[in-house]
Amino acid sequence: MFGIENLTKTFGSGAGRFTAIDGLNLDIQEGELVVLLGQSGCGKTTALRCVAGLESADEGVIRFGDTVVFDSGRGVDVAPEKRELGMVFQSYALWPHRTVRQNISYPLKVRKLTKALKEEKWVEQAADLVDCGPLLDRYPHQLSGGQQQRVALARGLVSRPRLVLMDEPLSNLDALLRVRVRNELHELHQRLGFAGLYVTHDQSEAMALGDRVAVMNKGRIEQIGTPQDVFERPETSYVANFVGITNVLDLVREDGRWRLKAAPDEPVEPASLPEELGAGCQVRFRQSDAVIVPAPTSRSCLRFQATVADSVYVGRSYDVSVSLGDVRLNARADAAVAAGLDRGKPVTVEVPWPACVWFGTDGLRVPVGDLVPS
Ligand SMILES: Nc1ncnc2c1ncn2[C@@H]1O[C@H](COP(=O)(O)OP(=O)(O)OP(=O)(O)O)[C@@H](O)[C@H]1O
Repeated sequence: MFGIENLTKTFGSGAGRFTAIDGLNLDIQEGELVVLLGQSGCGKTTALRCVAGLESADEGVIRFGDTVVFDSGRGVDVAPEKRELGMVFQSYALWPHRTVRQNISYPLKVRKLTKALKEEKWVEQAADLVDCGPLLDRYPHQLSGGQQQRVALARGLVSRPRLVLMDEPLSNLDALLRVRVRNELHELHQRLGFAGLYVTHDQSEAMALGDRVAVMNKGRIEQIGTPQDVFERPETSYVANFVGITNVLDLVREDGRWRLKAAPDEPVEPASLPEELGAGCQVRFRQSDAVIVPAPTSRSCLRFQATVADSVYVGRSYDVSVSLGDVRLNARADAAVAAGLDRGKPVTVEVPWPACVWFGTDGLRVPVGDLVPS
């Protein structure tokens, strides 16, 4: 229904020329919410601004169904207010001297949807959707942060746009409110089924809200898929890091045996890893999967020795930071095990084999997960 083809956007010129969007392709189906996830500067906002028409791309095509709103080749660049989009920003961007009703009704006025405004009561309906019906005559400064964000959401939805663009809309809310408004937004999307493009650098927000999540790196989409796909089967080391698989160990194969780069003299088990991993590889795993054990168990796992650097009680268990050569890893320990975990103490860490994600030296995932070593 909505499509971006080969979108490229550069800023500056000459030696200072910078490619913010680099051949981006993306489609969004009717009723689908796609999240652009990526670190600061990877081009998320620029992509959104190009879709909105607030920025003109150098190359590419943007279309809604059969309507082309941008085509660099044919010189098409439809003005933002004619693209039939809803927009919700991080800053809310509510006008302080206008009431909630005036703020929400603005997109209807711009698009001259007089009937929707007067007879069909779209403003009241949008306000009711986000539980702001009783607030219509208030001014923004008379609202809480969460209420202001709901008003901004109502304004984004009021004109029943073809696509709703949301740029970090929850990031000005405190942690508790953020989760609440996020859940409300999810419910609203389930109920209304609007198509949306949502930008965030927050992994949990992306997982909770996206029908599909597109992880961006250097102006390109590095992986796109359902939250489960991206979370459980990250295709690159960058994506893995972004979805919280932040523990990293580099390994090299020498004389048929695997050694840890950070501590070549420390034993690592299994010493024989699948051939698919070549001469060198990287293994990643989540903190929640790296367990400090009092003695080696018999389960199928990656096992190595490390030294305790710090240990923090987090309720029921401990988060333990361990070092291995100059590498720091985050592990966990049950309260009973953690009792004697003083700084400098050697410990055994086990990571269940299925929780290990393997990458080649090129940063691409090597699918060895099912090949349990003997
Ligand atoms: N008007 C501009 N002129 C020059 N460079 C720009 C301009 N706008 C963005 N950039 C650069 O383009 C890159 C992408 O910026 P963009 O705002 O899209 O990133 P982002 O992923 O949304 O980051 P953040 O999460 O920090 O908002 C950045 O390196 C940024 O400095």
